[in-house]
Amino acid sequence: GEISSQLHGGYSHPLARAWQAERQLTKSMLIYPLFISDQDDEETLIPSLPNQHRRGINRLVAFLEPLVHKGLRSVILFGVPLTPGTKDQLGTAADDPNGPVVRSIRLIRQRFPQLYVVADVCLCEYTSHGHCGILRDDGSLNNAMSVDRISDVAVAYAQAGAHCVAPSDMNDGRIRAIKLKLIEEGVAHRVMLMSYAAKFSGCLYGPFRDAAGSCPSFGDRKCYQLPPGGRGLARRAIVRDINEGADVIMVKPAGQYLDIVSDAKELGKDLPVAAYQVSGEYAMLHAAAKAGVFDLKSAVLEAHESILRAGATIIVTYFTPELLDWLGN
Ligand SMILES: NCC[C@H](CC(=O)O)[C@@H](CN)CCC(=O)O
Ligand SMILES: [Zn+2]
Repeated sequence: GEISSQLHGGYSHPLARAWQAERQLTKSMLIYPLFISDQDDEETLIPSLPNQHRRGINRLVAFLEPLVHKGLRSVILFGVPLTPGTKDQLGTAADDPNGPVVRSIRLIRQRFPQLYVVADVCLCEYTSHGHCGILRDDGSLNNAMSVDRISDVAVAYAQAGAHCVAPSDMNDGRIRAIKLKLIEEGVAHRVMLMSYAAKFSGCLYGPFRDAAGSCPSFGDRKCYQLPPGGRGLARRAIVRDINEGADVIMVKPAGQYLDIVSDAKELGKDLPVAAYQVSGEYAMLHAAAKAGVFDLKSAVLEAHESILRAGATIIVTYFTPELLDWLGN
């Protein structure tokens, strides 16, 4: 008679259980977010983001050295201009050659040649209104001006030496504009374009906004980040960004959006898919472990394995330092 009902033998041993997974979490899959302050000697703990700090450029090497030694492969940089009067309507400071991001790209490339440097590209940390673009008089995003400005910033980071630019703005058409400018500037051959293609509006970015000072001064991001219920919109944005020249498709947040991660893998089966475990997810795991809900390490590994199971091979995660200790390989 039928014996296929017996499955236990296929996963009774730890190695057999590992073999059941399509993808195994490795250090090379991890991208570690860094908050780079324009106060060169700053090192400030971010209260809402346990164990994470805002650091000035003079603190970077000492902080990164042990992590690189433990196998850190990639970082993603977020500039945090604290100097009063830096922010304006156009986010002029975003591509300031003396700004924190351009300077830290150069420093990291020079000091840690083995590190893969991703530069997040957005204006919200540099605009006085805190939105991810340039606004019309009515407070909505001026798409043409925003896309032109965002693509200029992306090129500036690429020219400073970033291996990858990752526009997190969610303006329509920025992927095509960035790719075209990278080509025009003659750097497209050495710069990966990682699109935050499916990035959802919601309540999970609070700790990041505390750290980066990037809260919108009015309104919210609901007219440019995707509505949480918009699975079809996300699929359309993913297909659009693939066609506009994205080299990687990112989904953000991760944990509550694993269906979108699997959609991204289905629609972009020939591209790597990235997922960003955002600040709110990170803080929740810490808070729950502190409240005694579960062991932190077990919960973190399970959350990351689930992101892999959904189809991601790149994970942006604030748990990178711990994972470098926990992962053998
Ligand atoms: N450019 C948007 C930044 C956005 C947060 C926001 O919407 O304000 C993310 C950074 N790419 C937040 C990331 C996080 O919460 O960890
Ligand atoms: Zn932004």
